[in-house]
Amino acid sequence: MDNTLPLHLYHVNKSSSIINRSHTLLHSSALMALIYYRLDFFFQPTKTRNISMTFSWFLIFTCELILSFIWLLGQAYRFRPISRTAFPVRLPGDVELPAVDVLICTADPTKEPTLEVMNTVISAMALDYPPDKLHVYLSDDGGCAVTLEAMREAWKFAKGYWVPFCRAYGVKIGCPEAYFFGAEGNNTESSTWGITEFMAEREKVKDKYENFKGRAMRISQNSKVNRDHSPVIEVINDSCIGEGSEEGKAEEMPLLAYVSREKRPSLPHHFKAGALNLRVSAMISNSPYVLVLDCDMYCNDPTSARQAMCFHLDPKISPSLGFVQFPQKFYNISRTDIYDSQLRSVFKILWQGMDGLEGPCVSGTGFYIKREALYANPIKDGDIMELKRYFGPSNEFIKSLGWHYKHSDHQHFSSLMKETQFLASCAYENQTKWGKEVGFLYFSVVEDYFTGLVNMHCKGWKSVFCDPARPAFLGAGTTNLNDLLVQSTRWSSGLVEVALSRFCPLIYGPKKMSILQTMCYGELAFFPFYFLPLWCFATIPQLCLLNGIAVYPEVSNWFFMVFSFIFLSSLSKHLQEVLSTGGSMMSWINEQRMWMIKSVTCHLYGSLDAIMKRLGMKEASFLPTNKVINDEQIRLYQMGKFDFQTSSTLLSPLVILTIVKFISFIGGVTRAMITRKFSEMFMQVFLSFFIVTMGYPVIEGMILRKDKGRIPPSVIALSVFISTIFLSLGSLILMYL
Ligand SMILES: O=c1ccn([C@@H]2O[C@H](COP(=O)(O)OP(=O)(O)O[C@H]3O[C@H](CO)[C@@H](O)[C@H](O)[C@H]3O)[C@@H](O)[C@H]2O)c(=O)[nH]1
Ligand SMILES: [Mn+2]
Repeated sequence: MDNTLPLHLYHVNKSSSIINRSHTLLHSSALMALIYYRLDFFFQPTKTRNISMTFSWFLIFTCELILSFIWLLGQAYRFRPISRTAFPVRLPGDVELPAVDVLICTADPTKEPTLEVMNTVISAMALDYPPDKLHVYLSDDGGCAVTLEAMREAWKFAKGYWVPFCRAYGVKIGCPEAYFFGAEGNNTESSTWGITEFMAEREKVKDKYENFKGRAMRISQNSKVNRDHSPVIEVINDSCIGEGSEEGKAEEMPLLAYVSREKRPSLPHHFKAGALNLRVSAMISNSPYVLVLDCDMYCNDPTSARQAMCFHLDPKISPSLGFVQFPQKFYNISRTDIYDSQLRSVFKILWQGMDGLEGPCVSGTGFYIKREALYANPIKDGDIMELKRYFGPSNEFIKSLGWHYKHSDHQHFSSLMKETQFLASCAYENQTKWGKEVGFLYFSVVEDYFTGLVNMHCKGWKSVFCDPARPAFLGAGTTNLNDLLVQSTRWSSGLVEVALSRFCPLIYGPKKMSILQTMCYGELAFFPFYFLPLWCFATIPQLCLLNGIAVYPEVSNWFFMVFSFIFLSSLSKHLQEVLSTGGSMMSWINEQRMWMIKSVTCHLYGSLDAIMKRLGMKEASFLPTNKVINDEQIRLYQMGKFDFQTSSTLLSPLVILTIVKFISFIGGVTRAMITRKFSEMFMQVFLSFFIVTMGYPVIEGMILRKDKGRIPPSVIALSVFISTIFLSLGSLILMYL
């Protein structure tokens, strides 16, 4: 290797940052004008306005301020976006690479099909990394014997066929299911091999995969979650599956271990953050770097570990580098992507932007994190009692904190395995700092965001975002409305939990991070509060329209231009971002629509959930996202049709607001015609029209569709009832105020 060549480079996206900064400047000037216009109204003599008008203006102005505030926080992402390239070929030889532990989480075989989990496990074993330095752990929060059973089968298949095949032919997709049955499968291996030899081998491995698949499916038929059990930890190797059962090649393999921590229904287990137990892996392999993967995110590029090491091994950035984050990418996104399941903005705009500051947030899966960074600070020469206060009573674990710790002989190893039982017990963490300062933090259900904030960036660790052309990991995106809304509600709840706590980034962050980084974290914590302005803009101007109260300047007023500019400028900035990151006009509309839909549903319920938790009226919960495929739902999704089969709680806000807008649009236009106040009412009419158009799928689902995915008549009836009450009560109040 030539030592003079850098392991990685970055590039500041100059044109984007110029466009972004100019836009920020222009748009904020317009916002200032808007604020001036509103304030001016409140200082006018009271004769020109009545109470109901003042009240409506006040509500709308408050919401405009909230919206502008969140927008302003978001400008930090746009300040200095960068992109990076890594050069794994320039890494030192294999002997110098540090070891990596891969932690894969699964929680519920009824929602996370065992075969899919095994594919992820197998793909991690097929990573292109020295096998003696790679250790794969599956954390089974479901505590299912069948998962362990399936893992033994996976080990046999991986060791006997799959891993040797990948190594011999340079197969890139580590996931056998995707390789044999996915879209890309057939043409990724090196062509230096005789084609016939390769084809023969491929057929053989495919055959073996089908056998394995059959066995795994059979095994997992009667899987049942067990929430009351002692810890089960097993290192899987030939001795535990009986030798000579299968022919196949004997190759050196990465370590594979099954970990199911103790669970008791009466004791809190802190969901995924609790499942990502670093202690067991410290006893067995104790690698200095840890890759975290969700069970549905398989390795799509075997070189990801080497790419990550290009950053971790660069002496210039390594001392302060906490983790390398890869984007979440999905293999099941349709061409139209009606629900914006790919979270384009997060992984194409926001994380690039944070990368140019102190680095992106921890994003749940696909990151290579430094073990030491998760261990808080007292490590170096703390006294033993102090260390126990942090890390718990295990002497063996505390010994492992000294780096280069390795189990030596066989006997020692078996006593360590006993120690892992103790380390995986519920009681172990009592009176310690696990989850509070050490490891993945328990405070919020968005453990990733919170750990990134408190344990990484606020402690001075930096991160980098590595987004190579070939996706390093691919997962199953949520592609039906119900799962998507449930998932977003959980995220909103977790984020608001942080926003309302003493860890609120805007209070906790400024002394510990740069102001721009603080703004980014703040934007994420506060964006669920979009529900306030969006609910308000979807009801108040409409109610006022129906009652002939103008809340926006009339067409001839100079400030009409200001409002129009703000509206157009924010839409066109979003359009520019969508188009410049490979999206289309359609994606732009979809994203706008999903933003509105999520704001009035998930963000509302998530925020309420967080507030109730705060007041002690509710306990935290984490419903794992469903990963089981339903053919009917997939068909609707592929056709780009909304699937409204979800709870009426999530659905009715959409229907109510649509009806409210529809009635006020008709009523308001009629009224404006009669009273000839069209110019004053123009913006309100336009706003209703715009929102109704954006919400077209809802109207279609209410009136035109007959299939299973339509909006059920019961929800429509309920919504008609509620919107009528809202409009009549609202009108009464406005009339008599
Ligand atoms: O009690 C639990 C609950 C979940 N999980 C695992 O956590 C992972 C993520 O759960 P999932 O249901 O897939 O949630 P998503 O909403 O898809 O996850 C996103 O959001 C989470 C935070 O809300 C992050 O942890 C994830 O990495 C991120 O992909 C899965 O592998 C689960 O098996 C557990 O191990 N224990
Ligand atoms: Mn997931």
